[in-house]
Amino acid sequence: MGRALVWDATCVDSLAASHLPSTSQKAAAAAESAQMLKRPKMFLLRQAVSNARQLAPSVRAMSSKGPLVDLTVDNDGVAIMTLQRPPVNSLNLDLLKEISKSLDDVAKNKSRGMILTSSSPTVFSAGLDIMEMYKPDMKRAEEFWTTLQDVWFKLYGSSFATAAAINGHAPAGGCLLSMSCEYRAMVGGKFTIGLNETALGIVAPKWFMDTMCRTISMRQAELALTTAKMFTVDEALKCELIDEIATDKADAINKCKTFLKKFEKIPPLARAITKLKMREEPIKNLQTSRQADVQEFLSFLKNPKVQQSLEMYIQALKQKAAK
Ligand SMILES: CCCC/C=C/CC(=O)SCCNC(=O)CCNC(=O)[C@H](O)C(C)(C)COP(=O)(O)OP(=O)(O)OC[C@H]1O[C@@H](n2cnc3c(N)ncnc32)[C@H](O)[C@@H]1OP(=O)(O)O
Repeated sequence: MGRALVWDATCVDSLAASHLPSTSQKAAAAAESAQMLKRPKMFLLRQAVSNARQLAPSVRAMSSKGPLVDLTVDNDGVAIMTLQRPPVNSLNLDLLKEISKSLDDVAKNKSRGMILTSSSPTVFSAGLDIMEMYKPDMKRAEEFWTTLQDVWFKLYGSSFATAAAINGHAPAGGCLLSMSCEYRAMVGGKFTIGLNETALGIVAPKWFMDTMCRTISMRQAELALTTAKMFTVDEALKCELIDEIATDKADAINKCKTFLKKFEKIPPLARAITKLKMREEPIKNLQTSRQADVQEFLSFLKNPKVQQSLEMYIQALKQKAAK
């Protein structure tokens, strides 16, 4: 007897009334949306397979371990994803690609949850690598932005539970990564966190803004976005941009683990579907406007005023670093 080759297929009617607004804007939008809805089910199936395999608990490296991202699973089955692109974990195309692949690995490896952190003792992530935006090759810039969108879809819309152990500064894209997780523990001290794009003369995309508006109040987000506010750790706690203050990185990771433990008694499918339903709107918004968002980014980069602002910002950073 042969074995079934197709065991769970979904056919979407891309001309259905509910799909028409998205499919008329973007090819395969209906399939993407169906895939999103199917993730929780796949997550549960993977977990069942994982339990059946009864993997010996031990600290082990996953296959995707690469130089820019370190991915390990601890004894409790929690994946720890460590960004390690010195000096400041600025998100260039290579790092984004590795984060994207590592997120796929976490999903495949049925971890209990994932904690995002950094190997730097002072910087969680300096955000997007400004050199990817300054006088860029447009083809690369397009791939860069598409990969950033992918990372956000995979992190913000992950079926697995996520937390960020923020062990240093987290400006702009660094703040976005942490806000895309479900919980944030930040190491106290002189570090800052926030979306400071306007200070660079650039505008945070709508999905960055949406992510912030779903983390802190709309009022606080509007003030923070327009004034390029970088929150101190105490301020971030007060407005709930972070959930807890930690004494050091180990404490931040422990606090994240305690958060992830809350899900031990919650049926995983119910948790995952609830999370995805809560996050559905901004995800759908970017899915339907994905191409337009890429074009907007590219036209920003073509704007001489934006290039001038970036040049001045790079010079200021270099002068500061040289002191
Ligand atoms: C057009 C629409 C797109 C809108 C979206 C944008 C989202 C973004 O993420 S934009 C990026 C915004 N990021 C920042 O403004 C952060 C800038 N960096 C800092 O504020 C500081 O570097 C830091 C607080 C993160 C760390 O300070 P620290 O004193 O430890 O390190 P530095 O001496 O400042 O930097 C060391 C080294 O790294 C370079 N660098 C810093 N940040 C970036 C970056 N984002 N991209 C590229 N390179 C960066 C800095 O110039 C230094 O380089 P040199 O050693 O070569 O001088």
